[in-house]
Amino acid sequence: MQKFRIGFGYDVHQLQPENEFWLGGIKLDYHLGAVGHSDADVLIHVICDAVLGAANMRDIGYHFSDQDPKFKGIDSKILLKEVMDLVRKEGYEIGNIDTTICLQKPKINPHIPAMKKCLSEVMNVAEEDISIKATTTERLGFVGREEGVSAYCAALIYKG
Ligand SMILES: Nc1ccn([C@@H]2O[C@H](COP(=O)(O)O)[C@@H](O)[C@H]2O)c(=O)n1
Ligand SMILES: C[C@@]1(CO)OP(=O)(O)OP(=O)(O)OC[C@H]1O
Repeated sequence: MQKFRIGFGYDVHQLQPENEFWLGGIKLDYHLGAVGHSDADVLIHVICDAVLGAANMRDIGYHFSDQDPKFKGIDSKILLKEVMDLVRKEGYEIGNIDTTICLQKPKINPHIPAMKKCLSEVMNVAEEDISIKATTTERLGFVGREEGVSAYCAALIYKG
């Protein structure tokens, strides 16, 4: 019998001017960008956490410490690729992932096809198994004030 496991990820990054805004593996053209030790791609970070959590393999900061200069400014796609290698070594494959980005501006919908294509290539998972959604927080809270971006991810993994 196939064994299914679920995982969940949540992450926040601050938004500041003069930072690049990487999201879902692509660079957005916006006057604010995300702050982090890595490239601060919050969507990729929650996917890493959900997939690792589903496999009960700790979290992104456990595997790639934000105290380690090796990861300073790192492209989060490299971390996601490594996470996929780690869980595949344990015999897991992705069923599907479902994500939500919480961002007041800019609109994400036009960028979702490019993000899905990119993540599909990095993860080696079919685009139809990668869902990306976005919501504002109706100008409420840190997201609403454009002080930060957050994201959530649910992941289903299985052993064949
Ligand atoms: N950064 C965002 C936020 C939202 N969207 C899309 O707009 C829809 C309406 O947003 P609400 O916060 O008012 O619910 C939402 O369902 C998304 O389709 C977006 O593209 N980018
Ligand atoms: C990705 C890492 C490592 O560079 O750093 P950040 O970009 O700061 O991201 P965060 O989600 O706060 O923590 C995870 C860290 O491992």
